[in-house]
Amino acid sequence: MTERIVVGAALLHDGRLLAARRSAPVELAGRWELPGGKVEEGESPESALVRELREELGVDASLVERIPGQWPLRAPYVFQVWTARLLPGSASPQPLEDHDELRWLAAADVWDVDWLDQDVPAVREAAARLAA
Ligand SMILES: Nc1nc2c([nH]c(=O)n2[C@H]2C[C@H](O)[C@@H](COP(=O)(O)OP(=O)(O)OP(=O)(O)O)O2)c(=O)[nH]1
Repeated sequence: MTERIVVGAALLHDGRLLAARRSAPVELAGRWELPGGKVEEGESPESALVRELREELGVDASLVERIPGQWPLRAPYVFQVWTARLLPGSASPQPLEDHDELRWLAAADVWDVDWLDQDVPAVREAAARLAA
């Protein structure tokens, strides 16, 4: 089966990482993730991620760097993650779609939320950037 990419953002601001709590589907609802979504046909992963951040959170963000590696999700999806920052003048993130709560986590608090199991390796990498 052809691999399909889900992109996620480690959105960093004032030394904190944004976590988003999923509101759907039922098997993922209540668990925390990095905001993002599926790359559409003909779209680059980077532009998909900027689009998803605008749609889901209402923010204007720029990607900083790809976190090396990719992590398996439910087949055929794999998860790729970029660090990202809010552009000057961007609105603050709001849970507009897919999420019912957002939380900015300092390095010491990153493991306070119930991340999706499959996100844990990516979050560990993102958290290392936060502490750096
Ligand atoms: N966005 C996101 N999705 C994740 C993460 N971890 C994880 O397992 N997933 C799964 C959940 C979904 O099955 C899939 C991404 O779907 P999505 O619902 O966010 O994608 P989308 O916005 O493009 O929505 P749609 O086209 O399915 O309506 O990847 C994560 O950290 N972020």
